[in-house]
Amino acid sequence: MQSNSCGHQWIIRLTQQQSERALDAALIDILSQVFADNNFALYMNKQFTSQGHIRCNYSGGSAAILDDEQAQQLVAKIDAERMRISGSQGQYVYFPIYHLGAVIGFVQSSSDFALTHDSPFVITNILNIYANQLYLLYRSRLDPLTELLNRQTFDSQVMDIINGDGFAERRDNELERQWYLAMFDIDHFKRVNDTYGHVIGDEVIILVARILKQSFRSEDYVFRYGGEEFAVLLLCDNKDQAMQVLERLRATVADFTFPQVKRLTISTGFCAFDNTSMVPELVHKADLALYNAKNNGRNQVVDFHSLNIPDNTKGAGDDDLDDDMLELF
Ligand SMILES: Nc1nc2c(ncn2[C@@H]2O[C@H](COP(=O)(O)OP(=O)(O)OP(=O)(O)O)[C@@H](O)[C@H]2O)c(=O)[nH]1
Repeated sequence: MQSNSCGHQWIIRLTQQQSERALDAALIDILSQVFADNNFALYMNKQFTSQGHIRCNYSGGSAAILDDEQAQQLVAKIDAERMRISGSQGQYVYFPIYHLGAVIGFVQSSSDFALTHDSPFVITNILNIYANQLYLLYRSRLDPLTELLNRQTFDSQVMDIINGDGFAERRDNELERQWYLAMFDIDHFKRVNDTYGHVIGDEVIILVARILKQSFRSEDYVFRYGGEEFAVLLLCDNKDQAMQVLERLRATVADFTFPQVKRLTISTGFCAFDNTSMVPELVHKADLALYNAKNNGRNQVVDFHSLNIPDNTKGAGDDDLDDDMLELF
């Protein structure tokens, strides 16, 4: 604490981080220096919304792990009492993390670290900067119109899942579950723009995005992939369950009354992740299934594996694919 008493070096380091993982690693390293041990835990709601859950993102040494409910209760207490530092509770001290005036997380530390006069001030600063940088990174991953994850985030998220990192939050029984990629496209969307104009077209995209967000769990990833095309990475027990979820979504959109436009439908194609496919192959498979749904009358869900195409399908643009499968829309 002496040579960096106001923590400016740490602040510079935090604001340089360009990925959530690197930012977390930097914070944990910095807090280890401040506390002079790693007996602390970090709890955060990384969704920055009231629907998001407070989760334990790091727990080192002998730090106790609170369950989600205990963590949530603690946040409510900190929020209600407007405490900057909540004081010791048993053998722990809690440092709240604020964003835009709301508590979105906290650091729990053992109370026996050497708390100097400046430490609370420095720790509060570090946590504020961390929350701001995390929020900037979070916003940079969102599509501005729909607030779904954007196209730029898609490849890295799929790679994380392929590399196994995306399984970090799995539940106990999740070993049997598998990831699926679904691609969605609003049917005859050009007609919406041509008939009602682009403002109404944008409103339709926002409403479809909202239905998508509400239709999947927080552990799934929902993207705006392009103009009126969306992608979802979802965890399911098997492909029948994936089909069921996607079919329910299709029906929800078909039953929804859109202002002015009234009725609209979506077409969906999906495929399962496997051990050999990389991002282009997965997208290509889900796209082929989507094209098939469009070719066969739209407003339907098609599983790539039901198409009888060899599973070693190469990326888009390959010469040896059946020309019928490559019709563009
Ligand atoms: N309003 C609005 N329109 C968009 C946006 N992005 C793409 N579009 C429009 O979406 C339309 C997509 O049309 P097409 O790809 O021809 O397909 P479609 O009319 O949906 O027909 P099918 O896909 O064959 O069912 C085009 O008119 C694009 O201009 C957007 O952000 N806002």
